Amino acid sequence: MRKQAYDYLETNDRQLNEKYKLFKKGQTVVDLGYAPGSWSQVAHDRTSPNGRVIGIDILPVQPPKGVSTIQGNFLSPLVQQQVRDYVRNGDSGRSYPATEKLMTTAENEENGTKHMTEEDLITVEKSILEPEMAQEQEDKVVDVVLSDMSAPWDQTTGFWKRSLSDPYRRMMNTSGVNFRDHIGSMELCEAALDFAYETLKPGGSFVCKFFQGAEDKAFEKKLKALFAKVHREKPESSRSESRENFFVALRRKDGVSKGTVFTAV
Ligand SMILES: C[S@@+](CC[C@H](N)C(=O)[O-])C[C@H]1O[C@@H](n2cnc3c(N)ncnc32)[C@H](O)[C@@H]1O
Repeated sequence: MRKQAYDYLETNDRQLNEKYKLFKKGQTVVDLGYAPGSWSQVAHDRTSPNGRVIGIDILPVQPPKGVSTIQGNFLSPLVQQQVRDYVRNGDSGRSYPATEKLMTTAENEENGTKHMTEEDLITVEKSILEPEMAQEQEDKVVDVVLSDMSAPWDQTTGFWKRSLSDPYRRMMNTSGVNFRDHIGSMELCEAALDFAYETLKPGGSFVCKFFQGAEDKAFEKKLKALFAKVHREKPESSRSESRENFFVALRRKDGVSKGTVFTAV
């Protein structure tokens, strides 16, 4: 049973990768809900050498060799910020270029010594917007965001083991209530897309698992606003009666505002 489940996970990722050629050497990949680590393992193999794979999971699990991990609930904004800081490769605070020119012009204006010309206003606007835009560009360091997150089983047995290497049986939880599974999976997809919006390079890819239902069309529209190509996939290895599906979104567009993506209808 356990071996079958591992095969299932591994083949999902291999099939998607073979079809869409998701990974290239040297890329940075973020794997949301990485445990026990089959996708991360494939991503690591395909992006080596010089690639970076960062896995996030709510469970404490020993990651595959060469994969960096952060343990936490990805629905928490604090955890999301921690992951963003980590992928940007330095968790020191943001540094904005000095805006001395702006201060001087504005102060002068206040003292009545100088009226702002249109040119001054453009300079002021640039001094505010350019650092923000530059920072946004700097944050976009990720080539592929994967999300296979689905709620883990509550642990009811096995506490005595204190084992990081045997977490598997908690990982394929569905409640059996389709609507509940669907809504839970869409919430995780939204969090993953928000993260992808902030961190994916133009041209980057996004893969996320979801359980089919009423809300998935609205989510697909958001993906279409941000990516040039969006596919729905049910890998052959996924059981046919299961409502589990994947979105594969390719080629992140440049210059699309967050409002455009998240209000797309
Ligand atoms: C189906 S498993 C992932 C399997 C993995 N892709 C692999 O190839 O080995 C789903 C994982 O999502 C994780 N998960 C679910 N909700 C999460 C959340 N809110 N934050 C972080 N991880 C979460 C679970 O703990 C579980 O390990």
